[in-house]
Amino acid sequence: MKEQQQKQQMVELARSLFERGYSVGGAGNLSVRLDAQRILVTPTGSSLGRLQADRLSVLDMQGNLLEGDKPSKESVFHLAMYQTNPTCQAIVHLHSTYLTALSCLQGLNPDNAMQAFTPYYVMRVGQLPIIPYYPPGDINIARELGERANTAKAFLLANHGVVVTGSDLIDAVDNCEELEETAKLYFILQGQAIRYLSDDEVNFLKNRGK
Ligand SMILES: O=C(CO)COP(=O)(O)O
Ligand SMILES: [Zn+2]
Repeated sequence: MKEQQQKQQMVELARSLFERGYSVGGAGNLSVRLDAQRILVTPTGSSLGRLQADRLSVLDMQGNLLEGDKPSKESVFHLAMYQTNPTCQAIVHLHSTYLTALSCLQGLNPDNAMQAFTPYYVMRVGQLPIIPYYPPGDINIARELGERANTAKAFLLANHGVVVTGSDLIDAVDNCEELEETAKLYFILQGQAIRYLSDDEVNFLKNRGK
């Protein structure tokens, strides 16, 4: 995809997420690989509903700003994930309501905050490990995500939100939407007997894919 088209796609996908209530204010950030040497990332403090293509930040893999506005304070974790996982082509970080609520619960399994009870959760994401709480922009978030970026497609940031990866920006956004909907179902089902998918059912879906 040409760089200008990729910028326009980021603006449109971010606006769609904002307009449907997946983000508010300046929360959240998106990034996508432009090529082997550069990434495109949303500027710090920007509303996902009001991005401007010509102000999006372009960074080299060392985090140097090549063009656009000052990048997201989380660009360090985006870069750490790209450096660890070559298959990760795009990253969406949101404070979406139900995943953020989930990130605030005590007693979750740190290896997987949500056991699978729907096929699309398995097909798109599969598991949701938890990164311990650090303040937004803290280098430890980048350290933890950089170390684990090969082990899962999405991560819950304790008391903060979610980080979801994809094979391109549309895939990362679709994965994030599916995950938020799964978290919503999780809360709707609280107090009721959930029929979780069996290991065989999960493995069948993992082997078959989307
Ligand atoms: O969600 C955020 C930090 O975790 C938003 O920060 P930025 O505006 O710097 O991207
Ligand atoms: Zn955040």
